[in-house]
Amino acid sequence: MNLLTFDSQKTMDFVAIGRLCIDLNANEINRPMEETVTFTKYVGGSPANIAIGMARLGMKTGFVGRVANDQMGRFIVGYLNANQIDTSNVIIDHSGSVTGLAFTEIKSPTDCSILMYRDNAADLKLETRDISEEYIKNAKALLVSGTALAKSPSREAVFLALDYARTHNVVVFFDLDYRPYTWTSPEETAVYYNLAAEKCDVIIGTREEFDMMERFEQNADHDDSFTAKKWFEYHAKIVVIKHGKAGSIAYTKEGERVEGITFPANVIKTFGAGDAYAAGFIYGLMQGWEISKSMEYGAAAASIVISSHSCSDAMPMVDQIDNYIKKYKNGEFKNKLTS
Ligand SMILES: Nc1ncnc2c1ncn2[C@@H]1O[C@H](COP(=O)(O)OP(=O)(O)O)[C@@H](O)[C@H]1O
Ligand SMILES: O=C(O)C[C@@H](O)C(O)C(=O)COP(=O)(O)O
Repeated sequence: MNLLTFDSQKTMDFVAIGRLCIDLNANEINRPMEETVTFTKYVGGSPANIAIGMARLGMKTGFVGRVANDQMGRFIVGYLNANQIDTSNVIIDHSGSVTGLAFTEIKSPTDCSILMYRDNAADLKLETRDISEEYIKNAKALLVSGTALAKSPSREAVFLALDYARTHNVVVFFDLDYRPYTWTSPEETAVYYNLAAEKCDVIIGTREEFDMMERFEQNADHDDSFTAKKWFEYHAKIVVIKHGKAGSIAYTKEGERVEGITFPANVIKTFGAGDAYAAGFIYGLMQGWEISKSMEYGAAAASIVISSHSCSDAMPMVDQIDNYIKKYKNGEFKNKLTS
């Protein structure tokens, strides 16, 4: 049974709102940042990566956001256009803001970190007047990234988009995407995350992200089923809790519990896993697949991306994911890849 109903009359499959940034991924892998001297530039920002993932999977995708009026902003818009993502609702910010940068440090395949430069970042300048009710209304699904709630005016803009989505029967996915350095305090984060989560149909986050949201709950036992249950009293139909290499667990309002498998990977770096997973998983749900098959698709996409240098540019197409799953099921990965 389909828990989510995507309105086939709507012209756009998927719209993401929030951060459009730049990733500068270390070329010298297995080295600390202090010794890293060259980087490759990619479009980045979690919702941007997910939108690119969805477009690569053939979904009609659009983006709502602000970019800086600079070379980096133009690079981002050019890349989205080249990937068939509609940028008619990507606004150029003229306030003197800058493009957010994420420098990645790849010390080892399992020890990666990100250094973010986000002072006066253009993506957080998104305003309520930038949100077109018509544009949101015409989307089957909306993806909200938690980081866009970190500051005004972006916070209000996202809440307005959520209201439009609820009014017009748009399925809302909330990727918690918690980046502590963007927020003033964990308390502030927890309050706004909880307010937003109440309005969403599908909530996806890591165990640590849900722990942060549960900081005010005296009796929270931080067990996955406890976490999921709370949201079924609001709008949520599916809650997914991700556990890195150990996989993921989805709970449904109907009381189902589905464990997601992971695939082997030739891990270059761990970041990008969550974004690729979200793209594959949402794509599957939008095809009307069972949750387990959608999770499998997400996990395979994640393995492909963490086996690559970039996040956005490595987002796989349908054939790539299908082949990956096929190879795995045929046992072709045995003793070849490490995860
Ligand atoms: N080392 C790994 N090997 C294989 N799959 C992985 C690995 N790390 C993550 N994944 C896949 O990516 C999904 C999301 O990863 P996770 O690390 O939990 O999210 P995030 O990147 O948002 O922190 C996991 O559920 C799993 O399917
Ligand atoms: O989200 C960002 O601003 C940086 C991303 O582009 C990135 O490289 C990353 O951290 C991906 O995040 P994940 O998928 O949650 O691992």
